Amino acid sequence: MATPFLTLNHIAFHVTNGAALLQELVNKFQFHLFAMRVTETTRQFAVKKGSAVFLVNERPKLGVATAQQKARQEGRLGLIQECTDLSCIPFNHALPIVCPGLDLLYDVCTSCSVDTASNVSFEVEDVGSLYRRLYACGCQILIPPTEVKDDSGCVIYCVIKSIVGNIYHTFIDRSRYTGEFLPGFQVIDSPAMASGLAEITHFDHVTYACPQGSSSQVLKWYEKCFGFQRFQLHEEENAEDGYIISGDGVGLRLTAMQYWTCSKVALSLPLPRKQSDCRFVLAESLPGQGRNQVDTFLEQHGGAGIQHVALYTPDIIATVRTFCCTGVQFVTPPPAYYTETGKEEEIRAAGQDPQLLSQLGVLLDTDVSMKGEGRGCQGMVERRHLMQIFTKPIFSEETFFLELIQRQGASGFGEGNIRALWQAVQAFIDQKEREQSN
Ligand SMILES: O=C(O)C(=O)Cc1ccc(O)cc1
Ligand SMILES: [Fe+2]
Repeated sequence: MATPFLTLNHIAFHVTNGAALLQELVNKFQFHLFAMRVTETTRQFAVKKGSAVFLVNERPKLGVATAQQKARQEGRLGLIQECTDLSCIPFNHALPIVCPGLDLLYDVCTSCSVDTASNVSFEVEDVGSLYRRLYACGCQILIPPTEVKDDSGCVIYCVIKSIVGNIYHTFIDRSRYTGEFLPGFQVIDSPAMASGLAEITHFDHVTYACPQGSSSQVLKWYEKCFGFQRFQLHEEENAEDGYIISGDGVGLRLTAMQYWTCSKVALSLPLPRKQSDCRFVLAESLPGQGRNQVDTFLEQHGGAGIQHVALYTPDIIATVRTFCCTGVQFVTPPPAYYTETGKEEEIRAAGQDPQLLSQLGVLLDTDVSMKGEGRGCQGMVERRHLMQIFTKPIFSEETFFLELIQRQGASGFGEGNIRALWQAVQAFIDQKEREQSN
């Protein structure tokens, strides 16, 4: 079966207080509220910055949800229709529909009780054929192809459950839709806020926190269902084990995968990164390495899920400076990171100021490789850089956080940064746990 082309559309949150998260994204991270949908039972807010779109879904209030179901039964919610023109789709099998939206559009209500980022939504060319592929793969389909219309046209979407914790995927064909976002949403005409000095262009990667030993199964599932491919994060990574970073309090196994976009067909590989090419990173802890943030996530989140989303910025220094003023809180890297032998020179060689990076807590890694003729002595040394910083957790649990990342040639991750990021998050969690036990 042909591999489907995917384009990231948005990443959705499910939270109890949608207005609070909306405020955080708009006021602190300077996202722009551009579309919303408010009904008796639920509120959905769409915010964007560059091509990065978050959808904030507020959990429907239960009392009202019953009224909603009644309205649906009485046919007063005529907006949503199951498709009838996709005649070849087997609609008649028993579908395990988990409360079909309770009026949430493009998503399902999950049983997850903590605030969570749980849906990565893609645009596809043909929902019907993808649905048939997923059905054949034995995927759990939560909403079969469904049509939604408004004055600007119509879309068809379906929602499936992944095999990772509470992660769902919505697939949308919006080729017959001319509106800003999706049917059913009211577009908000407020002038786009000047992004100022905090420019975000796209989602760089999404990292899943996975149980120990599950990554290879997850990778296989994404390969089988959507034609994802393994992506090597580091040259030392081995095909079976993934990229392992251990010692000094770190115990992490990373495996990365990427999906197939139209740009991969039009251009020859290896590719220049397109803004929509977001990668997926599977993170699991290693046994016997002590307390760690991946397992803390699994405990506090109630299972596997999206641990962080990395926002790409073309100028991380300016963005962090701006975000510090708007009140974004970042974790602090171990001070020794900046005083390690050679770090200062490395930072200078990348054209950055070591003192500034240390003040802001931005990490810089360098990937050195040989370029040119057969990697022989005529080859030139090529240095590619990567700068990163993690925020503190966004919700009240030690679960989801955001990352800012700027790449200068480097496409994977560097070990030095991962260690420092891990230690920074761990120091924050350990401190918080000490405070709570006092
Ligand atoms: O370095 C990155 O951006 C990663 O995404 C790798 C990673 C994954 C999980 C962690 O708890 C810490 C680092
Ligand atoms: Fe990351």
